[in-house]
Amino acid sequence: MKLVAIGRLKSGPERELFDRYAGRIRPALTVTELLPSKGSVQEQKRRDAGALLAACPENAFVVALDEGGKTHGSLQFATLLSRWQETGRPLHFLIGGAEGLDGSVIQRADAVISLGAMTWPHMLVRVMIAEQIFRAQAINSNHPYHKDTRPD
Ligand SMILES: C[S@@+](CC[C@H](N)C(=O)[O-])C[C@H]1O[C@@H](n2cnc3c(N)ncnc32)[C@H](O)[C@@H]1O
Repeated sequence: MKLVAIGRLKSGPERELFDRYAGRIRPALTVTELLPSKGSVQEQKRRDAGALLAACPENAFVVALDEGGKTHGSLQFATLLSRWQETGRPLHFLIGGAEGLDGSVIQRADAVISLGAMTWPHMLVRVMIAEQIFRAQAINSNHPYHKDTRPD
């Protein structure tokens, strides 16, 4: 499983949190960091998109993270994650840069997911998706990390 993101996650609290969750994910969540591109907003988006898509093999199952994507509860995400893994295709989660994801990435993506309608900085998005992947795996293996105690 791979996370492909524009920008670097420097050492600090976000990095520590990301490493904590990513280290619990099986198979390992590897990270490819891409340099943010320069130019006008449209150029940056287009160049970032080229770099993000070039980092994904043709057979990758691409999951784009975007505010405009679908929101899922953690149980639903757990079901989706196991379905995506069952495809046997290498799973790639893509996170955009400062200007967001270009339409070409959204079009290529096999799924577009949102972590809510608010815009989060890329370093928090990395932490949140790593935690949700770990939580999804805990749900799928009946590990007590996830406690579903809300009333029906
Ligand atoms: C700082 S945000 C970019 C914001 C940009 N202005 C836009 O309109 O998309 C950087 C990246 O974090 C991810 N991101 C931020 N908020 C998100 C959310 N609520 N759900 C899913 N991904 C999000 C997206 O991949 C986005 O491209």
